[in-house]
Amino acid sequence: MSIQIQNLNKSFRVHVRREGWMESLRSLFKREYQTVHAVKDVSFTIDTGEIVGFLGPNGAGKTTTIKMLAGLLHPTSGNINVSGFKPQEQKNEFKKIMSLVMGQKSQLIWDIPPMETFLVNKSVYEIEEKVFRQTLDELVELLELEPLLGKPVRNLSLGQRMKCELAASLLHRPSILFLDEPTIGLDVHTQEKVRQFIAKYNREHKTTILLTSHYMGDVTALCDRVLIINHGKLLYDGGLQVLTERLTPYKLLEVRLSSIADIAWESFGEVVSFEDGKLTLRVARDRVPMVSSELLANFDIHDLNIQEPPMEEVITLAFQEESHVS
Ligand SMILES: Nc1ncnc2c1ncn2[C@@H]1O[C@H](COP(=O)(O)OP(=O)(O)OP(=O)(O)O)[C@@H](O)[C@H]1O
Repeated sequence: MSIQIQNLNKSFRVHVRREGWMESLRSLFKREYQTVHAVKDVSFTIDTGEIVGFLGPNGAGKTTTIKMLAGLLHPTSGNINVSGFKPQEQKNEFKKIMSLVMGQKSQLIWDIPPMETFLVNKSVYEIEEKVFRQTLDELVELLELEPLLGKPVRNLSLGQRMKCELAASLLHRPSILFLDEPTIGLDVHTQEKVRQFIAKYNREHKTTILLTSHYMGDVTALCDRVLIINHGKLLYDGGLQVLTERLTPYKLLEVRLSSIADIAWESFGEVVSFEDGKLTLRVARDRVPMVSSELLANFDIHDLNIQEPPMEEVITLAFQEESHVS
């Protein structure tokens, strides 16, 4: 087992700010505080080499949990074990086996080329010359970094910066990787490239990865297992497929018709849309095989596609449940 969290809690004491000058004046003399319970009694384990998606709406507690796992925040209570280390002790050996990539924060130095940051990391992490060259060559090839290495970071696009960011975080070959929104703001093509890279890197190096993302595409492409958190509480820990099946008892049937006929499609399922010869039906999961074969047998069908409902819908339903589903 690579990561183990038991009954983890994190609270922040925050200053309450009130509107109006009278209230501001009063707060100068008597400060009011409130406690924000960002993470509440969270427990989970992650095995070596697993990629787990960590999902939840804004302010759910994902980044706070990841920061505790990376040793940047001390838990209020509970236990964390990452590869045998207590992250909050911030031991050098611990820093050498893990990496944290935050899509919203950069470790690259703005005015100098990424290669300079890579060299800084080489000395910070005490990476041997031979290992450094080997790893760098591998990352440069996988992420297509060659043309970027000598350009000042400020001249790179967001996607190019994120690729360099990933390389900088992986030079010391961490066995544990925390990825907090690694594809945020990237265009669809670059998102796809970064996803492919993460999948390949995980396959080849058996790196344990905990990933947060607002893009369902990242999660469906990379994670078989997801954790869902809301208001600091873990609501779900299990398979992505199981979650989809349990919470959305229907599938979407996309049918492309060769000729448009005036048929009462409602008898097959709920009509979601019907545009330019493409019919989308919402059909109960257990009726999908029967409805599909009836449609194929009775109509002139060009193409038939069976789709899972969008993950956003599944997650929204999970949040409404507010309880452990697994
Ligand atoms: N340093 C802090 N001081 C006070 N409150 C904080 C601090 N950091 C986080 N919080 C609060 O803790 C809660 C959880 O925040 P967190 O950043 O972990 O959420 P998140 O799930 O990562 O959200 P997002 O998807 O928006 O990044 C929020 O209510 C947030 O305002």
